[in-house]
Amino acid sequence: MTRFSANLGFLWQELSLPDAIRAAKSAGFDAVECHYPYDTPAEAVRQALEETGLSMLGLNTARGNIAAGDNGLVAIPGREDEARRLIDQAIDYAAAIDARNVHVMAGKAAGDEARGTFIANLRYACERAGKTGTTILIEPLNYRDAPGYFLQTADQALDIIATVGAANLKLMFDCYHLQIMQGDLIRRLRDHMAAIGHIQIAAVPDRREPDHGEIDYRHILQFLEKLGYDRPIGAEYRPATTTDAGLAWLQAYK
Ligand SMILES: O=C(O)C(=O)CO
Repeated sequence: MTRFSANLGFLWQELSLPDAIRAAKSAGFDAVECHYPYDTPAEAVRQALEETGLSMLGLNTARGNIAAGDNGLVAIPGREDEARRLIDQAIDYAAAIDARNVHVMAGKAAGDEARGTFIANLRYACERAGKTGTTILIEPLNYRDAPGYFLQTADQALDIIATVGAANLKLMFDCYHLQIMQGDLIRRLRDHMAAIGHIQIAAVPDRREPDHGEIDYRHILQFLEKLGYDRPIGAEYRPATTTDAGLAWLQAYK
């Protein structure tokens, strides 16, 4: 049976992170993941995880100066010191709450110099993450939600993963972003399985509950089950109304 992880970057945003973890447990999720937990003391998150028995699967590196339009710093030439501070912060926070993955946000950049910066910073991240048994994830984002973002396709991510050559660097396969950018999801999931660290879902094109739109997730999740993929699938969608009112899709998998 497919298990699901509630992405608390989008679900139960009106609650504090610890209360969102409790809400995810009550709703029947098997795990949680988040985006930017840094305003919440790690101890409060750890307590909620212990109380509910849920694992936090991952978190993102902070984006930098959001008011100035930053969407991550790790591929931006000239900002290596800041990028590495954000990487350290994310790995330390992940270690404090036993989160196994850190998604490193590349930022808005393009070209060979950005690629070189991304690769050097990822080598730094992988080495540091290796000390705490953490996996680093990189995620292609679609050009509409993340204009100018450095990483836009699975092929580009796979090339970077191969070039960095670290065992703890994996692909975050977000079906929503990759359907918009490339499609061909079933074949890509099969072919890229060895490089995949985590899978996320949302309806396309509206990024709402994963029970409508152009992707048939019943089919995709059955296919993943047949492949033997048994880790929780990240539900990273924006609820159409409230999170609780939109959970019929989850009950349908129970
Ligand atoms: O949009 C996403 O999928 C992200 O993880 C960035 O917040």
